[in-house]
Amino acid sequence: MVIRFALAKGRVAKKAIELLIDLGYIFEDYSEKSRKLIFTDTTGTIEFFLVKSPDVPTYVEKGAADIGIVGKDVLLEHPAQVYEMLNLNIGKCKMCVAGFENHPIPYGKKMVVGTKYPVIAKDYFHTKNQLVDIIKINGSVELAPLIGLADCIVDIVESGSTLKENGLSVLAEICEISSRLIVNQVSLKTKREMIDPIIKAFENQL
Ligand SMILES: Nc1ncnc2c1ncn2[C@@H]1O[C@H](COP(=O)(O)OP(=O)(O)OP(=O)(O)O)[C@@H](O)[C@H]1O
Ligand SMILES: O=P(O)(O)OC[C@H]1O[C@H](OP(=O)(O)OP(=O)(O)O)[C@H](O)[C@@H]1O
Repeated sequence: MVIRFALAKGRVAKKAIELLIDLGYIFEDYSEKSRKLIFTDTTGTIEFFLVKSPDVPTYVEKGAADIGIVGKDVLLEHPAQVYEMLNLNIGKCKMCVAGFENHPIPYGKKMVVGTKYPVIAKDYFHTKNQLVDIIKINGSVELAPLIGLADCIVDIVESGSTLKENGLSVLAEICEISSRLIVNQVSLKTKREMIDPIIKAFENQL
């Protein structure tokens, strides 16, 4: 029986593969430059494939992967019927409202929000009873307030340097973000004897 991992491409996958290697798994055919899609460890018990982060919950929910490693931002933006088993404490950052410091949130008036995370933004401003028009943007979100497209943004902040270099500030923190280990709800029952030790091993690494 093989345990299949779906890993979010980019910084998360890099850290997740390091964690798997630290657990003693060897992936002879893996390299960052490889165009292969599926990598199997030398014992043939673990496979992983790299996917766009928003797709990780889908692969795990549908059972195409038993385990996924993905950012909490993705799980909040793309809710899925999966078990969130571990906070891996990697890929740490914050989901924030950001904009011009002298342009605070006009509570009571409608506000235009630019974001890569419309679900997270809608939920947050709903809890604040703040009327918003949300504009979905897929990258370089900080541009929105700079060119008058939006009053503020909801985006990830890690070091804060992107905001700082563009004259923007954090106006409110929404939540802490880090990578999570998620498991398919059927796999956790049918492949328990293989999945439990893997989760334990990850837990001991933290
Ligand atoms: N500064 C950051 N920007 C975006 N994501 C971050 C950052 N720091 C940590 N993360 C976490 O890393 C995860 C992956 O980020 P993202 O999807 O942007 O991929 P990436 O590593 O930036 O590579 P790429 O953007 O080329 O796909 C995010 O879901 C988030 O949980
Ligand atoms: O606080 P910092 O350390 O500056 O990091 C935050 C930046 O990192 C991400 O951008 P990234 O380039 O990863 O992806 P993007 O394509 O979504 O802009 C995020 O969208 C912010 O722009």
